[in-house]
Amino acid sequence: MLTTTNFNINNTSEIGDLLCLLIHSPDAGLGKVVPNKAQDWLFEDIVHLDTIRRKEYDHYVKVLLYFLDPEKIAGKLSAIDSPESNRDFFKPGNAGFHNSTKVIEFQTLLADILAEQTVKEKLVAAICGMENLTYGLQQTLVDTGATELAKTLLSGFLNHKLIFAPIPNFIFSRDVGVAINNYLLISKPAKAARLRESLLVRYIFFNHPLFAAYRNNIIEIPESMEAFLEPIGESHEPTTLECGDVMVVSPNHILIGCSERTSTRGANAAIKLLFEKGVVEKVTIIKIPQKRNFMHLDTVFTQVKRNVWVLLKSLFDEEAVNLNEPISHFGDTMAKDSPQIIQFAKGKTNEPKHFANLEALLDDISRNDLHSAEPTQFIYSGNNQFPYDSREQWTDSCNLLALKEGVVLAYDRNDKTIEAFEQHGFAIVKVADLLKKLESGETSTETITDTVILMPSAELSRARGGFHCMSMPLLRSSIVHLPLVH
Ligand SMILES: NC(=O)NCCC[C@H](N)C(=O)O
Repeated sequence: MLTTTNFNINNTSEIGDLLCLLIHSPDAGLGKVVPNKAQDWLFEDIVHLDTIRRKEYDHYVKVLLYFLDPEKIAGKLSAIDSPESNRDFFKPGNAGFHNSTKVIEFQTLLADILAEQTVKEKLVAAICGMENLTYGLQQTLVDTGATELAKTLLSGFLNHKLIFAPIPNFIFSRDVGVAINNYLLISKPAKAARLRESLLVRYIFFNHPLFAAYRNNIIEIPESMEAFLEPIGESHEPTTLECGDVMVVSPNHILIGCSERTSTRGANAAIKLLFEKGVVEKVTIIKIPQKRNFMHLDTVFTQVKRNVWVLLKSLFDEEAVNLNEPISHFGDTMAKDSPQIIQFAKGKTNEPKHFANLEALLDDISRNDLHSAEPTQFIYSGNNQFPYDSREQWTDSCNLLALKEGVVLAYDRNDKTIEAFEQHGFAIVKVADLLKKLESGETSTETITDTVILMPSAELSRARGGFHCMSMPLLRSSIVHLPLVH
């Protein structure tokens, strides 16, 4: 059972020092995606599992551990990477697994809760109901050991036989839940392929001893009666919210994207719950087009420093929405595709504030929420050059994870965006080189500043998410101190 005496949840920004997060390493299910089901399972392509693990994701685990839990890794890299160790350090459930309490693996927590018989029976029943399995198979699953069962519930494989779909998108742990200050909000997925992930996380948060002190701070989005009484058809809008659409920009302010995945009903329910519980004082809704290439808000922009953001310019470009064209005035086109930004303050939801574009909102956050004294800087996807802007956004140029303010993980394939970072004074370093320098003592995580760490991405990027998507931060150091007003 993963335990630690100093486990805290307090996620108050996008850029404070990252101190604890939840991840899920690519499990066998990712390597079982078949072309026939790729689109239903939210993949445009099938990926090569061994490459994703060895050549890509392992670097992610190493760099995370170096920054968050150095004792696990510093001075041990050659042993960890030796052929004899057979990647044991990276395999959840294995004796040599790192078992970090700072870089926490979901699969470990799942196996832990399945060791408890009553939880195991309830969770297996819930999944069998969801997947429509036979009672006999339900019994077999209950009789399976916790470590093996955890693998089955993730990959769909039991004794080399596929019994239900894998959940290959669980590597994108961001989407399943988000810590907002010391609260945990759980997703209500729009896509069937992501439903089981949400169920597993619900069981983990409500049953794992690690989260015992936070049980009263777990927020779930209920379905609205209006939504389930509506006939399924074109105008039906279920209540959905995926957490890649939620960003905690300051302790009293979160952003919610209304997107392909988060419905206005989902956002509405979240706003009401967050204000009722006193979690935040301000929620800004950013409506983005309901399209695959902008599936979540964090595919369009992320934060790098309190005054630096990376974003796709064309999405909010007023010149791109040419009002001289008659079609731009057609009601439907306006409503469906034009982005909108509306800010609600607690107690004043009937007097929302509007922002003309994303830059105006982000500048307001930098200056007024985060008290930045420097001019706000915008780094654009593809250095704002067509067609690199949209090509690189598709491979997650805007989806960066800050390990600390100004130090971000990014895919190595987005050349023009990387060029833009260089022009803004950032150092660029390949992760393998950085790990070598950390291991030799030539550099340290404390002294590194304003740096983009380039991560190998040929396979990972084909799963359609970047490192922001691959992280669920639970604890960051505070970057602003606000008295909480209720
Ligand atoms: N926050 C994110 O944008 N997550 C990426 C999710 C990618 C995954 N294949 C999906 O379509 O849900």
